[in-house]
Amino acid sequence: MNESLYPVMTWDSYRRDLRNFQFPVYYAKDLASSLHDYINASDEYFRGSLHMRQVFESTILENTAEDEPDAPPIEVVNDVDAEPSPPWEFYYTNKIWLGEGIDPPDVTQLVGCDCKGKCDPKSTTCACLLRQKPFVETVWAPGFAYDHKGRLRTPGAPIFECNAMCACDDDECKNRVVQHGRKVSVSIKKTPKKGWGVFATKRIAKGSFIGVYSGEFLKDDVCERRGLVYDKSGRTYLLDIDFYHLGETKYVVDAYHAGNFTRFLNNSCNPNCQVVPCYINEPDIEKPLMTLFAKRDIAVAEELCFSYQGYDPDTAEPGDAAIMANNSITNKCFCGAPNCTGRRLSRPFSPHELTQTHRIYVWLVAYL
Ligand SMILES: C[S@@+](CC[C@H](N)C(=O)[O-])C[C@H]1O[C@@H](n2cnc3c(N)ncnc32)[C@H](O)[C@@H]1O
Repeated sequence: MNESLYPVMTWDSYRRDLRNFQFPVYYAKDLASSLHDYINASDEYFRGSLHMRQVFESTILENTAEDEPDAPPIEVVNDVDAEPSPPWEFYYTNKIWLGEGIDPPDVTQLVGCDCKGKCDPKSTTCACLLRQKPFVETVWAPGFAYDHKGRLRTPGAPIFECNAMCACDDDECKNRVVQHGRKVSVSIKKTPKKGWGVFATKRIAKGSFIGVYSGEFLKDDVCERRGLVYDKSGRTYLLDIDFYHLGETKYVVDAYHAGNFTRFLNNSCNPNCQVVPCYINEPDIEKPLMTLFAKRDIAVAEELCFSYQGYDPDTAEPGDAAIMANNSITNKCFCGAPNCTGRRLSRPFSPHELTQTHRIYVWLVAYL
């Protein structure tokens, strides 16, 4: 072969090219609202017609066709009243939309592995495994956050998936779960006392990936102002990015104006889902994706819920009840769990209000 005529493309040169490639970035200012505006400006008869349910379901399919092509369709169900669908107040999306002053991921800082085929959980050189290691090694057997079936085996620890700079095979590598999208079957269904909720339409195994809590990615101070407005309306979709491996809360995901089915997950004092930070193409440790995973096996028709308290109620201490009691913004909780206190925080609880001793306690209990 004449190499001067046919330049050889190596993985290194391809990776260099990738670093110059402009990854798609979505800005909150570009969120589409024309469909909602049209529907909301229509008369009550049109808005209340059952056909609007099909329009809602079709919108979900259309807006997610690219990022979850194989996901089971989401059905909208209402056996409680005549409302055909949840309110047309948000753009259905699995993506993260950057708010004002939020920089896109700096992919020049993204470290990828050089593994061939599927990454080996026993590898001593895989860069992604090395990133995962400090969060895993003291509690679990070494390896990735997922088992061979793609189920989370390290609840509580951040997940570091293989990314766009990795040489491993996208289809074969077992360290790519969140990026392959939703596989679980769920419906969005009206509840008698909590508004709309999310229900399993097929059994969901413990550790299964449920979905990314998508929406607007905002600075915390912007959300303080939004939170006051939402608290007055009695409904909030703000989720603090607030984990033990991070410092002060800097960012919040707001699913009010943009989001997917995960924005309908209600609070429970005995939750079957949990929020886990996950890193894919974002090198900044302060900016994980907020992902939801099943905490235990979930039966057909069971409601999917997580704890808005921001900590696992299994690990709660008496001091937490005091924080709840002292917090002026609490609302009634209708989760119906046997351990329900009857109250829930209207905004997600900030673990930074916990004492240092309590934090260590929470770490220990979560990891043992
Ligand atoms: C993230 S949204 C969940 C979806 C919401 N049910 C809806 O219809 O859009 C959070 C809001 O749901 C309601 N909610 C969630 N969990 C609840 C619970 N356990 N008891 C009562 N209301 C709840 C509250 O209005 C809360 O502000």
